[in-house]
Amino acid sequence: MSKDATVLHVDDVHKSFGGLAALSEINLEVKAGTTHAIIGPNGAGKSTLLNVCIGRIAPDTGAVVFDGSVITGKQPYEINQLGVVRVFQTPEIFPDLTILQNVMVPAFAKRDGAFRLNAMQRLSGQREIREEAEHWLADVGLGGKNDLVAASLSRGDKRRLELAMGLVQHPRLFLLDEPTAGMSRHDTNATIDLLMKIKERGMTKVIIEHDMHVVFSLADRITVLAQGQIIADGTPEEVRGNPKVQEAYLGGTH
Ligand SMILES: Nc1ncnc2c1ncn2[C@@H]1O[C@H](COP(=O)(O)OP(=O)(O)OP(=O)(O)O)[C@@H](O)[C@H]1O
Repeated sequence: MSKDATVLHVDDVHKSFGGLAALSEINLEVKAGTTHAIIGPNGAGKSTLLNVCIGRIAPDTGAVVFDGSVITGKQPYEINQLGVVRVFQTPEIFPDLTILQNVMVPAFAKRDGAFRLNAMQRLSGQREIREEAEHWLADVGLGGKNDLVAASLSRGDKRRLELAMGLVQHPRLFLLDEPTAGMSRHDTNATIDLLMKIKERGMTKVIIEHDMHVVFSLADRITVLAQGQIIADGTPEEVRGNPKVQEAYLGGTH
């Protein structure tokens, strides 16, 4: 895929909840290999937009195009199988499984085309999957902790685990919903380093994030939402200097 190729195209999406326009006239292009941040104050529509992109919420009008194909109307698992992987704000892990098993489950799902409830019974014979899971755990900095039960991990390590669970699926588009929410500054900086490493590999990412340090450290492009509308879209420098953005969102933080 060429560098200028559009991986994700949100085409004139509208979504209302009752009388509230959560998203209006949303047009967005995410280019291959870039990290695209979506920012905006509480209630701006960021999560709704992400949910529209992964098929959890159907837009009232408009379309989402992934890699040239319309994905609006597809089920979340179908969109996931196309390579759109989302990491949630609250880690969605299997607390009673070991961290190695947590990463093996999505690896099986990716390989077999579906989530299998009996996957765990077949773990012992699946050396390839195990090795791949170990690779990604080491990649996110959890090497050597394979047999720990996921519930026992710190909050920061749970987020790392979820990143490994996403990476093992080889995302063609990685969507990260507040990857540093609730983290200490130390864990936030470690996560920035990890996301920077992923970025250097050329993976296309969309990040929703409140922490401006994270946004300005990682984003190639920033879209700013306020009250369901895009009020700015551009490079970090363009967005930082945009008076509308300063008024609506950044306020005195920069
Ligand atoms: N299922 C729903 N039913 C009714 N209203 C909803 C629903 N989901 C979101 N909304 C409303 O839509 C608007 C946008 O919400 P959304 O969660 O997308 O914003 P956000 O930018 O992600 O906010 P935050 O940063 O607080 O997570 C808000 O006013 C919210 O109350």
